[in-house]
Amino acid sequence: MRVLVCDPISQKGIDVLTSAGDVAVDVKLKLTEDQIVEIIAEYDAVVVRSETKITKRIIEAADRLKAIGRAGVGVDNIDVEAATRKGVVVVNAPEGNTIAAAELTVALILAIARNVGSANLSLKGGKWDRSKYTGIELKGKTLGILGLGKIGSEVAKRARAFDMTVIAYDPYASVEKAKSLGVTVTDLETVFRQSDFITVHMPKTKDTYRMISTDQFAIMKDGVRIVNCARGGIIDEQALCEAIQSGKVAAAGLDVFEKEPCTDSPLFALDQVTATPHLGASTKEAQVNVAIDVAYDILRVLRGEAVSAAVNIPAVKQEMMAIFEPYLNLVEKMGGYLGQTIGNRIEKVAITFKGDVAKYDVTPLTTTLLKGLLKHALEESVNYVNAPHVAKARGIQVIEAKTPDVQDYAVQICVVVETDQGKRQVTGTLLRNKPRFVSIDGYDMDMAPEGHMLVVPHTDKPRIIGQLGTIIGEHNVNIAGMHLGRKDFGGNAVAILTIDGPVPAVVLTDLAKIDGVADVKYVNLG
Ligand SMILES: NC(=O)c1ccc[n+]([C@@H]2O[C@H](COP(=O)([O-])OP(=O)(O)OC[C@H]3O[C@@H](n4cnc5c(N)ncnc54)[C@H](O)[C@@H]3O)[C@@H](O)[C@H]2O)c1
Ligand SMILES: O=C(O)[C@H](O)COP(=O)(O)O
Repeated sequence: MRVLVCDPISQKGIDVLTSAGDVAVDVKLKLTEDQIVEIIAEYDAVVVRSETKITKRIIEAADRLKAIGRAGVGVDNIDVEAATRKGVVVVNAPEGNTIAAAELTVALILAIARNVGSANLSLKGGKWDRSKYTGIELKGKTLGILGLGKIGSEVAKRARAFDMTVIAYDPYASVEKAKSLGVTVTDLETVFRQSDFITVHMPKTKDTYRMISTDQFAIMKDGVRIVNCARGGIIDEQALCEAIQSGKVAAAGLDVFEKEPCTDSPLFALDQVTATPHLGASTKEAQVNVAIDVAYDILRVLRGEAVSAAVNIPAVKQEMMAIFEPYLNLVEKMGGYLGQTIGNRIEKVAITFKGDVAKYDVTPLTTTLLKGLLKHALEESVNYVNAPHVAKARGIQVIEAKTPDVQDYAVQICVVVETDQGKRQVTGTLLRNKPRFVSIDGYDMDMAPEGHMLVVPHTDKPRIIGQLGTIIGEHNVNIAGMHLGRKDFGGNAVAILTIDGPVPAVVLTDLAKIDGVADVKYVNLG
């Protein structure tokens, strides 16, 4: 077996690989994409950090590649979709650098509170300037954390030790877990409005890309201080520059940049910016942790064993795949539907498997359902293997029940999700091995869950359905099918429309204006 290491990792990780006996390691740093394409066909595994990009072109040229290892958390430099399509397992090391990143975050918070970076430069430039660098204390200030995951939680603990009030926005954080950390979970706008310091700890996804820009800076406190040790691009760099120049933002601590390496940025000309070259994970301890973790998982993949931190593999034995595939498809859609319509903090997920399916080990189904449910907030890291672990870490209680008894169908899978806003439910079955939803939030249904859908809860009264059709038609969107559910005449009802493509946000806004329509959600089940 041959493993190519493209970014500098700890020798301890390389030792783990070579001590396996049948593994040879080549360390080749700073290769271009072309150079990797040329040699990748000779390797069974490749290991990177954040510098080297493993692109679709590289993966397509990788004829015997079985594993891509990321000695760290973020896999945004790896084309995971291309790897999955090619059957290459992507593994990462999600926990080994948590403390390192949290500690650098605290270092930057302190540095920008006390002007450490600029005072250091000034003194080394020959000036003894004390009054210019008067700072502020952390005690009594409010820290707003965006993304209360592993690193966000560790930052919260440390901020509490500085007597800061800590508030956080994270649609998937458990209120209970946050409470135990002394953190108040709130909405995004409140974090923007109330914080003296804001620190970012979520993955870069299409939802988080540039989620802090001009409009968000405008509602923040004057003199707010901003830290980003997560991913460049979550904060709009141009808007940040302007907010600092206008005095709205007093200071920023930045470890990550939209384009890396980044050695030239208008931000670097500002005294108020303290910047580090993506050093969050760069401690001796973290580098040993992540290199060892990823090396063991690479070996497991090469030996065909279960891995502990896979990003893209289903945890179902090959021989069970034919039986499980239709069920996996069904639960993925049930999770995806709930994940896209709930939008509230999840406290509990109860899944009941009824009928034939109950005779199997349903763990992969529960895992797949959780993946479908959670992946919309945690795109970067939730997968078939780690979904239960992710749910547990967020304090989400998962209850699995099985019974051979069924009522109307040979197989029924019923999911009830409890959030801080109440309960939501979906029941599904298979019809000719294809998924069907037979009940949603207590409404009887019979629908094939696929493609693009609009979910419109409303009051059961005349003219609503007509108006829905008119507005959707006016936006030139074709309705392919409609399913209606109601409990009582004149009471609550739901309309689920399948449509031929995605809809612009304005359609949802216009539909929500119809008298009697409660809320409208767009769902894409692929
Ligand atoms: N600077 C560095 O060297 C360094 C080191 C380690 C990790 N990181 C980065 O830090 C980030 C966090 O890592 P982690 O290990 O804590 O990950 P994590 O998965 O444990 O936590 C991420 C959190 O973000 C939340 N989240 C997702 N989408 C959100 C949204 N739209 N709004 C608010 N919250 C949202 C999730 O619910 C989750 O709790 C990642 O981007 C990772 O790549 C950077
Ligand atoms: O996602 C991560 O783990 C960090 O961004 C660290 O990246 P690095 O391994 O390149 O330091």
